[in-house]
Amino acid sequence: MSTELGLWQERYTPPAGPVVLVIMDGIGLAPPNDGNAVSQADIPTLRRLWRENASLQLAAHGTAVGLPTDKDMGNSEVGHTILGAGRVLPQGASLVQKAIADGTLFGGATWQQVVDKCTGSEAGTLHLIGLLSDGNVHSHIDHLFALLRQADAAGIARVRVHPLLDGRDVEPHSALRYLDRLETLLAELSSGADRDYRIASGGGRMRTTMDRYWERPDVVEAGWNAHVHGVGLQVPSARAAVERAYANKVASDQQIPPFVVADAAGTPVGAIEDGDAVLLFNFRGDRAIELSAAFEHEHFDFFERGRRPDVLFVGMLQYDGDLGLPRHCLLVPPAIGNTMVELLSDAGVPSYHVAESSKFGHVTYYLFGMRSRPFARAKVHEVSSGGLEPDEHPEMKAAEVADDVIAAVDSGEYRFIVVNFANGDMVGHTGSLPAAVKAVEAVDAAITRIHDAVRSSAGVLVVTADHGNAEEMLQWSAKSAAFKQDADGNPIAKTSHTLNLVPFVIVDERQPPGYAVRRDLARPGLANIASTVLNLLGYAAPAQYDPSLIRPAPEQTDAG
Ligand SMILES: O=C(O)[C@@H](CO)OP(=O)(O)O
Ligand SMILES: [Mn+2]
Ligand SMILES: [Mn+2]
Repeated sequence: MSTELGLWQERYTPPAGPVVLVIMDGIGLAPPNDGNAVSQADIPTLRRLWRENASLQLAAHGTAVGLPTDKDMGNSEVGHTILGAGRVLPQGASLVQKAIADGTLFGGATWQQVVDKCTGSEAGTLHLIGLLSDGNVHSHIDHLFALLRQADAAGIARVRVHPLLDGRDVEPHSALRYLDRLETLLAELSSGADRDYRIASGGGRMRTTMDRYWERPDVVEAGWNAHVHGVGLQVPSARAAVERAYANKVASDQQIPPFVVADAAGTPVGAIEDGDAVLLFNFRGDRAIELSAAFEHEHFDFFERGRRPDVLFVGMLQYDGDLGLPRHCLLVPPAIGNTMVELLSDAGVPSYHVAESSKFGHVTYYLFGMRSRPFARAKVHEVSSGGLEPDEHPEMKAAEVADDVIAAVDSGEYRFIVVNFANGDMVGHTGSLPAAVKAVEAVDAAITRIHDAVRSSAGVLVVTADHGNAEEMLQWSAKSAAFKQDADGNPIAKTSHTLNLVPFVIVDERQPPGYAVRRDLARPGLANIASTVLNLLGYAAPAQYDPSLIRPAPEQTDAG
């Protein structure tokens, strides 16, 4: 049930043109230094907009965006969801952590179904697939360990783990650290009578299983073949697969080729069979949806699945509330209603949403409150990323995306336009500092043109970011107060997001604009943006939203 949108204040006149919200993915704020691609970039427009307009620094990580602690870096899922919802909501990482602590994760009917499937006279194998790290962006190794211990306690005899190696939310070459911990636990649990817990297949997350928004279904296909059919590069152990990739100079664990653990006779140790249970232990949805669909959907056009095993498929969370995907999950996250776009749509206010493929769902699915179906008045448009490697093409599709935004502005059809530029983040994740500098410059060039169009249409431009990344491209050692170095004395790349604040600037040519930026909020963050956008459009924000970052201009306070 949606609430009506009331007027913000009588004397405020909304702009003639649209409010255009630009989200620079992964471009945070940090002091200038040798590892900061943003401070090194030639970005005249961003510097000028920042200097000449009302700006703020917003919290985009930790508890400010519903993550368990302030040690948790921000990410696109929580950033865009909170930005769209206008209030802080507990995110997947927090929901799972709490459900493990209070026992509810294993107290429901779905876990019982898993146990029933994998115990008794016709016991199937329990397969656990997911990202193996403590990044807490898509998954957490502690959650996997809790599942393994619970499986043992419930009497499940045979478990196969299919770890996806990270290197994107954690250090680029850290897979062995997590694999060794996993192997130790598996050995401990397997030492009990009648227990056989092993690693069966896996691979680097960008080459295996964790595609998103159907950009590279071949990545899911490679994972499917390894996990389900046991087809792929055969290795005696996961460690051997990693060592082999390192010998081949793989830049980061994300890119480790898919592998299948096989016995001496060449038989895969854990293909997925009819009667098994498969649990995807990632809590985040975007990169979990494709594998879920491959297991569940009767009709599936993205790749040839071959034999589709008849299994009980379970997600850690429900990944898409609209599609009800997957059908079974350990936790159903609370539905997120009254997002800013839903309220605008219900009030008949048209909005436009554009990004290139790699971030398309960020300005749609996440901004809508984890729903894949657009609201009636929300028009969505995806610019194809074209399968380019971000470090080789740091400009990505920024120019094309900008063209599209400008066309939407010029059309006069939309009151609210939101765009995500993927560059800072996607290139930031590759660990290439020179490419990240170019990526940030491409975003600046795009914003330069968008700014012109917004000005010509008498609209308002708002520029912000969902979390940091490109502003920290090298690993810093607090202990030695220097950048970390590898054995050859080279600085070690940082591929992950950061804990930094993000920029927020309102570019409004109207004099006076009819409001002032608030400086009195204790910890302004992404949750304050939706109220601000609604106010800029002339609408009051619902009471459940966090406060706006603007207030009526002083002479108008009596009307506010
Ligand atoms: O690529 C991803 O899946 C995450 C990092 O794990 O990045 P973002 O949150 O920016 O989408
Ligand atoms: Mn992001
Ligand atoms: Mn990212």
